[in-house]
Amino acid sequence: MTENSNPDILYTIVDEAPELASASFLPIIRKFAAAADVSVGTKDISLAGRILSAFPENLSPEQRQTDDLAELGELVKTPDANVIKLPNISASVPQLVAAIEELQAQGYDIPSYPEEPTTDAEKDARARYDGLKGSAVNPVLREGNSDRRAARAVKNYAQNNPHSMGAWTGDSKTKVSSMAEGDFYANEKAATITAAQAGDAKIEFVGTDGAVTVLKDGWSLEAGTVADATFMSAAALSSFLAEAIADTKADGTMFSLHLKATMMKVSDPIIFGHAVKAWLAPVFDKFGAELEALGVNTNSGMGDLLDRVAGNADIMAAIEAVTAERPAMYMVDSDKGITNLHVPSDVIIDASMPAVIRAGGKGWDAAGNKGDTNCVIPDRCYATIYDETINFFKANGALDVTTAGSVANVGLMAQKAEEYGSHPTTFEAPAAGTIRVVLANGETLHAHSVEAGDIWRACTAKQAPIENWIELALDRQRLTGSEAIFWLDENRAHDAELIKYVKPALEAAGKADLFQIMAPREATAQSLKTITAGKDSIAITGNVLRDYLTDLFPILELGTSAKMLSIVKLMQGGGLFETGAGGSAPKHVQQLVEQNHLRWDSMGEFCALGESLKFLADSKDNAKAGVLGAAAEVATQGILDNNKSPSRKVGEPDNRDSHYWFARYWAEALAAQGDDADLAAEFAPIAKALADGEEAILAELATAQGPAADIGGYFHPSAELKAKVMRPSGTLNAIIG
Ligand SMILES: NC(=O)C1=CN([C@@H]2O[C@H](COP(=O)(O)OP(=O)(O)OC[C@H]3O[C@@H](n4cnc5c(N)ncnc54)[C@H](OP(=O)(O)O)[C@@H]3O)[C@@H](O)[C@H]2O)C=CC1
Ligand SMILES: O=C(O)CCC(=O)C(=O)O
Ligand SMILES: [Mg+2]
Repeated sequence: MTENSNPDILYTIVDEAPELASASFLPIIRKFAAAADVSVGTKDISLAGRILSAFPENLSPEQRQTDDLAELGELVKTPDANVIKLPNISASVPQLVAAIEELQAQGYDIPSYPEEPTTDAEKDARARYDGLKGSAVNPVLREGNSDRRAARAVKNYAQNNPHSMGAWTGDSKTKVSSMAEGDFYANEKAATITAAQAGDAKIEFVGTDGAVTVLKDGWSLEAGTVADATFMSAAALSSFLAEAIADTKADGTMFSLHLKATMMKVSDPIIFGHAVKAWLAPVFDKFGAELEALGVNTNSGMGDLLDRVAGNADIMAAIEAVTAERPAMYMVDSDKGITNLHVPSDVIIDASMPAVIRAGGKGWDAAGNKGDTNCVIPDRCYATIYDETINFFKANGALDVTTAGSVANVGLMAQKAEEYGSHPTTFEAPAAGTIRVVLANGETLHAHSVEAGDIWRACTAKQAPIENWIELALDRQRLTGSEAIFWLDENRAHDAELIKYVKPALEAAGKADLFQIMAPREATAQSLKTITAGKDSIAITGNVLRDYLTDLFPILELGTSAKMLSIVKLMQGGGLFETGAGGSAPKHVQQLVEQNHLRWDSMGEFCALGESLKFLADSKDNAKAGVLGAAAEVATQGILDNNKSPSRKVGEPDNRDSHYWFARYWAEALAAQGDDADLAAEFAPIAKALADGEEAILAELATAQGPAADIGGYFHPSAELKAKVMRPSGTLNAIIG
């Protein structure tokens, strides 16, 4: 599957829609790159690939897979890295279980996911599977900070071809609800580690009897690292959720919960589980013991719960009775009865909140009715950005896409900065007591009194990444002249420590007057005002807001985050080019399987490819790669100018058509350029063949659409079937090879 040579560019093998797109696009990239002596290799970071590589001893030699993620993780720490990274699945437990079952059915003898491991073998399997859960890829590869923005051409296109936007009115009942106390925001403590404090710290739980349990040992804290700790009270969360359900009912709106159970993979599934329990509280009161005996784990969601209780008529009747009493529920898929609380990874806040906001504050209920919704975001650390956005649109009406400016992002994320709730430093308190961070020198850095079930989390941001992030912000501001805002809340412990780095660095650079520092709520209002006036702003944020804002603003401005330029300038000199800012859109696979239409937009891949080739030209002094990259940019422009992005409906041009057009524009640009005569000569006949073949190719692509398509698996499809489905044009294949 994978190659061990040292290719110029590495393209990642991922999952779902982007991987289907690669089956069509990668052969084109390789054909063109080869002509310029640029080699393109692959590394498999798909969920299935990562599962297989975790159990070599269970597999035959032909079935075994190398640990490509670990190899890439090393590569990104070298100046040689040039990686094009497509979005991959960050698996929730239900997704992981489904992937394991699919692989087992394909004949891979891997262990089932042990829900409650007891034997050593089960504990070992569980530990290996836990390492694959959630956002297990991005933090390993992101050895640099994030530069995400809309390329000028993409922004111009959106202004000239505005997507649909729902209307916002002042009487909308849509709102954001958050805890007033007891959340992560309320309890945060932060400090910057001094030289005397540096070294391996420990996280300990001290029971009310004084007994100490080490939760985490050898937690390396370097001098200069901003280290924070906080917790969410389980009792406060439960009463908040009960009130939010009652409040939604009183408002006559829909209940919707928005979390990031994939990235915040320890904390947020627990919060999700509390919501399932709150929603079904009377059922748990009455049937608690039975539900436990059935192995119900609310963190896996209502879908899993319903599967387990399906045979018990009493419990099912109790669930129905509660549902009748509850407010309307925001649905993921009302046709299929999939609720907001079914699977923790179905409603991911960075994509879900912008979708509600873009729709004018609307969601869909179980009956398929559109309506206002109570957006429940328990923790206040970042909920204010959505609250303020909603307030802004209620007061001013929806954003005018044709005139709006753009919010770019410079995000602190290198070396696992601010990986809240996802590290092996997040714990559910085992009992009442204290959780504390004890430094190498014996000093206690942070301590919190907790009750059983409280969710305690710690995280870090290291000095070199913070300084690099400020440099990147200075660069982007200098290159654009835009308004530039550090989204930092001086009243929040973590942000206050970052501000101690930011202020002196800006002053030392003599640029303090060009930057503002504002709390997220104020920064949201200011940025929306700026783009409403047609101007641009740079949001300089930590990791979580990087994630949230690079969906929020693109989805409002461009209709999707798929079209974002997403560059990670690796701190050791290499380049990581992410494709778009969004994910892998599971419903796109479903559409392909049912109707053989793939609406995945590869604009993110097109942009990343151009950047990767230009980077190769500079870093390896490869002039031909530069010519190839410049021509790829012309092709990207051609896709936009000529409206060749995929359509959403079966029977209309899809992802495969857009790849044909990209290849054609790319070949034409290469044939037309005057910088490299050999390349021009090589591509002239290819450009001609692609133009001459247009009618046949488009007809062959169109004929393929309509009937169901078999790709031989969801998480681990067959390479042959995938290629057959994604490359249905014999005429095009003959040219590409
Ligand atoms: N960098 C990464 O590796 C990331 C991975 N993910 C993973 O992706 C999965 C889905 O996450 P979710 O939060 O739903 O976010 P997505 O970004 O996948 O989906 C949100 C919506 O955005 C639209 N969309 C996103 N990308 C494209 C594209 N290239 N072409 C066309 N439409 C696009 C689709 O909306 P519509 O069809 O309505 O137009 C889609 O339903 C999860 O497994 C998650 O872990 C998520 C984010 C980043
Ligand atoms: O790593 C993940 O799970 C998702 C990352 C993401 O959403 C992003 O980087 O925008
Ligand atoms: Mg995101």
